[in-house]
Amino acid sequence: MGGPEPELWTVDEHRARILEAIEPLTDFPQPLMEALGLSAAEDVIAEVALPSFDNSGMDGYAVRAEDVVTATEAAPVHLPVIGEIGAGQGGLMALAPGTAAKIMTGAPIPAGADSVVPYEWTDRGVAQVRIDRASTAGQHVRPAGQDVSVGDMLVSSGTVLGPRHIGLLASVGRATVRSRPRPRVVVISTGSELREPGTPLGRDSIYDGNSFLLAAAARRAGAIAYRVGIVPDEPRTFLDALEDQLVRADIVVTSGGVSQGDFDVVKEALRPLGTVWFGSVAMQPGKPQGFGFVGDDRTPIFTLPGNPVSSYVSFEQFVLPAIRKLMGRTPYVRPAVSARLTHAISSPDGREQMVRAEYDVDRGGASVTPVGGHGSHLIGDLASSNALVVVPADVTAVAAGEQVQVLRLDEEF
Ligand SMILES: Nc1nc2c(c(=O)[nH]1)N[C@H]1C(S)=C(S)[C@@H](COP(=O)(O)OP(=O)(O)OC[C@H]3O[C@@H](n4cnc5c(N)ncnc54)[C@H](O)[C@@H]3O)O[C@H]1N2
Ligand code: MOO
Repeated sequence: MGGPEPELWTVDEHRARILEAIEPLTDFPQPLMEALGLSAAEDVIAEVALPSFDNSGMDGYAVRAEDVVTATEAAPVHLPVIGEIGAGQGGLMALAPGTAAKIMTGAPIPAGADSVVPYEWTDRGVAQVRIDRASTAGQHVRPAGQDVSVGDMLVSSGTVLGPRHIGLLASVGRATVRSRPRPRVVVISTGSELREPGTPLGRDSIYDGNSFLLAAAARRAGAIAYRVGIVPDEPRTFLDALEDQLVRADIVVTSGGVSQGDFDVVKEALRPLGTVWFGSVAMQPGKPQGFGFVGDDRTPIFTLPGNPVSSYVSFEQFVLPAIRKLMGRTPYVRPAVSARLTHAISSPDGREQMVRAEYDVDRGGASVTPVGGHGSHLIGDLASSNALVVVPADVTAVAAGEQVQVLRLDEEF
């Protein structure tokens, strides 16, 4: 991160250099259930056909269609029953002309048979069966390879594996699939004023909401989140906690201690390392930022501002895309959608503003309504929102009724 740096990075510039510095995690074979939600890192080609053998689609009798072609209720056909084949029972039985075999759904069609007469068209006879309706060749026979042929591409590299992919892979006998693992995200919140929820509060203390907010957001993004307890504003304690955590971190996210205060612990502790950039991004909220690398493995670290809304918006803009790149998921950045702004908003000049808002779609189309004030401590308003309106840095006012760009925070992408 050397070289001359601008005073103020734009959101896009800061994100671009983060993404440039982050490489996808190395893929490895994962048990299928572990691979749910991960990005496949191989093209999976079918090595078996599905179905893998001709089998019955109904409980009934396997017959030769030509033996029952004349069957009607008035003039049924009677055939001797030579045996019974259940699903999973060997398909060695062969059917001689003029005979039938009981067969269950999924059981292999015996050699010599080409049709299945469902029970409902028969008297369900055991030694001999009465067949009341004609059947045609291929009726209720599920042919080998009908669904999947050997050599078919089942899942291509980069596919995000969902339940249906997992089910298909299991169906062709795959126990594992190469995929990129979930990044391990260590979340550390700093501040001597912080207390753990569920414990008593002093008059000058507050509950640590951020580590929960960030860890939950990381988990929602697909990561494994480790929420570390509160670290007070002491650089040595912070560095010790950080060092302890690096062994299980693909990235580290901190909150607090990065602005201009007298106790800005994160800045004070990390600055001497020379591997973490601290500066400003032209964004509101979320102006003070830091990003760099720590430890022998050069683990990426994001030092987010402590105000809860700033922390969350910074996560959305910078950490989420990084998590997605680590996982091999695209697009890295949440796509914006267009919506009609219901109330006018103002915005500071020179900073891209992320306005908390509620997105809605009704018969009039997509609309978005600002929620609460601009204050970056207003976490109640944040929780009432489901979107951020993105106001470009050079725009200072947007009138009601105009179309704006919106990030829908709860949408999968
Ligand atoms: N003189 C200046 N002061 C501030 C500036 C500035 O440019 N000059 N920037 C402001 C902006 S913008 C932000 S954002 C904050 C960022 O400050 P820090 O990252 O150093 O965060 P803290 O000072 O530690 O905390 C800020 C605020 O957030 C509360 N907080 C912190 N951690 C948590 C947590 N885990 N859970 C809930 N709330 C938390 C903390 O109590 C403070 O109220 O700096 C401005 N100041
Ligand atoms: O960046 Mo601060 O987030 O404006 O409150």
